[in-house]
Amino acid sequence: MAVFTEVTPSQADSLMQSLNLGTLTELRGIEGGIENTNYFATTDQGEYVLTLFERLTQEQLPFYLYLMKHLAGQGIPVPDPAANRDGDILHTVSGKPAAVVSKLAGKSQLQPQAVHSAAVGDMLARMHLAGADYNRSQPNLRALPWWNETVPVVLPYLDEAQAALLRSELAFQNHTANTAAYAALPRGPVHADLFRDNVMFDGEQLTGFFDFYFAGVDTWLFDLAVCLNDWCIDLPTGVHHNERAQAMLKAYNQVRPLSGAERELLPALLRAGALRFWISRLWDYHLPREASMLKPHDPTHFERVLRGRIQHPVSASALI
Ligand SMILES: Nc1ncnc2c1ncn2[C@@H]1O[C@H](COP(=O)(O)OP(=O)(O)O)[C@@H](O)[C@H]1O
Ligand SMILES: N[C@@H](CCOP(=O)(O)O)C(=O)O
Repeated sequence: MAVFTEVTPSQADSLMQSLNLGTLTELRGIEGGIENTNYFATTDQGEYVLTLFERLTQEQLPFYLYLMKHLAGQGIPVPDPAANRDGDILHTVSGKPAAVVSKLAGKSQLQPQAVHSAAVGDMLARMHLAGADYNRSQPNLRALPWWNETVPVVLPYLDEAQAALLRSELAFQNHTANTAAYAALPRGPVHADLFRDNVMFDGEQLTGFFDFYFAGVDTWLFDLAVCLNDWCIDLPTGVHHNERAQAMLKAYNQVRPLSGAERELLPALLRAGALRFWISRLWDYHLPREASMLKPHDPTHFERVLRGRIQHPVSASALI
């Protein structure tokens, strides 16, 4: 249940009116989600999502919300934050930072076929190009510096073989980040968490990307690797699915052809994507935050994915 802070219909109605979105006709708490309070808010003008941010601060939020606004303005199907008369898109409800965004049509496709991974690859490349001229900057807060900080914190919870893998993979990623090929990777705003549950589909038609609250500036290849590691991995085995991966990479490459450095570093960044989510899942699992709202995901899944990425590296030339 993802209503951590109650909002009354009258509070929601006055917010919707101040955003010029009409008169509230229905307010319904959204059950999914683990981070924020979310409501579907319907007015006589349309359907919206009201989010109260439970952990992110007034300082962090503008990067995410203005990125969504920028992408929506470029025709990328993402929730578009509504502005008030003064142009503000970050509001306050019940003492919490809040936003109202457009509601995406469709639902998550949790058992994707090649056609779905192709649609994600195509739209991901379009989103990267559309974000290239976004003028705010915030690093990916879950990138290499965070991995270096967090690995020593989670190591005591692992057995010897797991600890050896985690240490050696971190060393490999620190080394990779210092190579000329890595420095040559194109960068820009990335979603960084575009798993199956953060994309909407209506049948085979992709209707939107959402949940931008891990976004940041990072390499475009890292974003693609995160997608390949979720959309093109079988659950629960953690085994690479070649047909879906080919479909995703081909579709991405048709919109934005991969550079030589990106082709070279795809295997390393697939490992980076697996490492990132192994670390965060270990962290959430073993060190739940105070009054945690998180239902921890299984960390061993990304340990399996990482081992697979090391033992059976997938090269770009095998896919495109
Ligand atoms: N803009 C949107 N349009 C349609 N549905 C949305 C939108 N934003 C959130 N949702 C719905 O709310 C659920 C929870 O949102 P999510 O961003 O995943 O929450 P959390 O950040 O708490 O994990 C999603 O699974 C989706 O069903
Ligand atoms: N996708 C991550 C967890 C992030 O959760 P989200 O609900 O905010 O997408 C994982 O699977 O570990």
